[in-house]
Amino acid sequence: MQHFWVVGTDTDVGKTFVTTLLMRNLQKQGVRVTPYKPVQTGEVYDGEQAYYFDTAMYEKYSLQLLDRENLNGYSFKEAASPHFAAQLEGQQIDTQQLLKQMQLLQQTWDVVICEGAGGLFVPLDACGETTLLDVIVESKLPVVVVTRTALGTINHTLLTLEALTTREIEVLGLVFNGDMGSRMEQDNIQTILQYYTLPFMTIPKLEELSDISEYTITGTSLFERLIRRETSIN
Ligand SMILES: Nc1ncnc2c1ncn2[C@@H]1O[C@H](COP(=O)(O)OP(=O)(O)OP(=O)(O)O)[C@@H](O)[C@H]1O
Ligand SMILES: C[C@H](N)[C@H](N)CCCCCC(=O)O
Ligand SMILES: [Mg+2]
Repeated sequence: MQHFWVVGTDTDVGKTFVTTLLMRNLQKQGVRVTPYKPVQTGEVYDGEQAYYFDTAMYEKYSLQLLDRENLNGYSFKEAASPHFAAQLEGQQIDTQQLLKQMQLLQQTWDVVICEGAGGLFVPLDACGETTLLDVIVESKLPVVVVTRTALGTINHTLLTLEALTTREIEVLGLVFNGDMGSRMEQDNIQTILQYYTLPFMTIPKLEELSDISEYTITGTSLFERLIRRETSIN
């Protein structure tokens, strides 16, 4: 079971950034990796073409040829919660279909990295029956949690970890993303780790998004754990 989710404490914490970084760095180790975004919302229009940030990032920075048709389950134009963005287009999200697509990908790739949408309790339907967390539980896959280093992260991270652990979802580790190098951020990280002793890595705020191409993750307890799982299975 080497496939995993990248989930976040909120939207915009850097799940896509981290998914892309982990994909590239695992690919560099010779592992065949595909990302997968079950539901993305918020079409971007750059004056020439319309695209979605998450899947565009995967394709732009992948070192391996990805299967565009199977990078994503649903894309909705409105930059909103999936339940509302789907409702605006008169659609419903079929979670069984998403799980089926994930399973098929798992049969053909060494590692499938599934990226959440927003935080764990984001609703996938308008009647409040299914959240992203329910799909994660059903998938039986472990998770990597992406969180901010900035003020507010202690509470958001501990709430997220409590929601995961009470549902017995395996947490592979934490990614503290966007570090600006302050003493408070360092303390935020240490404080969270006091509550949950987990493998982790800290990623600085990069000046340019394109710096992701040169960023190599080595020597972090989280990446070592991901690699160990990979090599012990193959
Ligand atoms: N470490 C970083 N350095 C520089 N820019 C970053 C970093 N992490 C994230 N960003 C930028 O911050 C923005 C939000 O990140 P990202 O899109 O990865 O968030 P997300 O958690 O995937 O959001 P969503 O819930 O929409 O999927 C993006 O423009 C991304 O490129
Ligand atoms: C549009 C955004 N970037 C994400 N794709 C969706 C975030 C949903 C958040 C819902 C919420 O928690 O209120
Ligand atoms: Mg994203």
